[in-house]
Amino acid sequence: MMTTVQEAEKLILAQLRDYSTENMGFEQALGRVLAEPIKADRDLPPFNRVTMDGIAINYAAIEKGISTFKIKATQAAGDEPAAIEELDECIEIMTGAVMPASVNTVIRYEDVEIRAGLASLHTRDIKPGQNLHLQGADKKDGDTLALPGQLITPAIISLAASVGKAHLLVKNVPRVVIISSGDELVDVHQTPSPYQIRKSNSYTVKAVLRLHGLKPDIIHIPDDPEVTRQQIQQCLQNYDVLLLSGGISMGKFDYIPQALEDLQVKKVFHKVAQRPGKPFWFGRHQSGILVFAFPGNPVATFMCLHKYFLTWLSATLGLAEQAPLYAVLDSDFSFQPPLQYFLQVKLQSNAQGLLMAKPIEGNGSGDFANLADTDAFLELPLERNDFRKGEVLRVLRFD
Ligand SMILES: Nc1nc2c(c(=O)[nH]1)N[C@H]1C(S)=C(S)[C@@H](COP(=O)(O)OP(=O)(O)OC[C@H]3O[C@@H](n4cnc5c(N)ncnc54)[C@H](O)[C@@H]3O)O[C@H]1N2
Ligand code: MOO
Repeated sequence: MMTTVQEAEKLILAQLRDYSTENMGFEQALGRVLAEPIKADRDLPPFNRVTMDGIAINYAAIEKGISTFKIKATQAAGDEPAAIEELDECIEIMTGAVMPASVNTVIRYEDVEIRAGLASLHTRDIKPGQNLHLQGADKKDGDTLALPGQLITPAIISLAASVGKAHLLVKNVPRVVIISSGDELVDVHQTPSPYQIRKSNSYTVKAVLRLHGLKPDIIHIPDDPEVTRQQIQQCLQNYDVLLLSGGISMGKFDYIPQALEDLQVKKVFHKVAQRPGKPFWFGRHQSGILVFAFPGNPVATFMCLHKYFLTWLSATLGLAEQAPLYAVLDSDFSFQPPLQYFLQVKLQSNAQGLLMAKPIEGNGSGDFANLADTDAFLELPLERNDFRKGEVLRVLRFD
């Protein structure tokens, strides 16, 4: 019996690793996983903050029917607070300024006319304490703003900046090498012969990994058993994870499985009941190094990378688990082989707020152009062959 998708996922998740932590400049930490809490170093906001440009008055003046105020001072954001002495005085005040103790209400410029040092009100609709963002309303000094295991998004960068954390402790990421193979492949800047193609998978994988904070290296191995063995041996000395693309099916020049076996990389499984990506091979070296050997067809590599490697990476880094995503199949679809099919779909939210998945199948797992026309795989369970319009199915998003 071939390994199922669920078994494969389980076997991979039984191989989580701990790559420790590192301290880095907070700006560089975007996309990494936080390994310490971020706490407020003062109340947020740290003082009663004015939220509109205008004049600040004491509300008691409104209760007394005063509607014209002498401008006593002008206070910008960042200035020390000014003060009034009489109820018929006001302070011209700017957004972001500290609210002075002698006033409590801000009236925006739009509701005031200012002439010859006097501010006259245009409105009666004034509430005590309006246009103020009170000290500590958002968070109190010492409150936790972000937790270990959170992805460092732009919002987390903003929090780090606001509490003066120029460095953040983040989870270390594995050192990854992407290995492509095959004499039919030439590099991007080269011109392929009529029988060759340019290698693209390595760059696809690298681009996806970079989005997740990894800085993988790329190497290419020619179809030669001895060179294959030597190169993989070197990789086993220098990296935590080897991501291979190609050279693992039944081809006469697929030397990789043998080389891995010779180098004591133990197979955990080979072949998964799925399409694309059936020849997927996964193994581990006794040192703990993991080898994800993805089938070379571009869509197979792409799907396996998202389904298996990124799932493993998130779990290894302790990233809080994401709720599964579902979508509605928008036309009938049949798939006969006894494999779990990862159907390429275009997702679109409809007017009822449902996420609809439109199949755009493409021409099999060699059709990488189709990936640009789609944004997810819909996971069609192994047990069934016929799927109906309106069914809700799990989605593996890659856009
Ligand atoms: N007799 C059998 N043949 C094949 C089987 C099988 O079960 N029995 N499985 C098929 C499936 S499914 C796939 S997927 C492929 C996987 O083969 P490999 O992992 O050995 O990959 P290659 O043969 O090296 O390459 C397949 C295909 O992809 C192109 N390729 C490879 N690397 C890259 C790259 N870096 N960038 C762009 N394109 C790449 C390569 O040129 C081939 O066209 O095996 C089937 N055969
Ligand atoms: O994995 Mo293969 O991708 O079915 O062509």
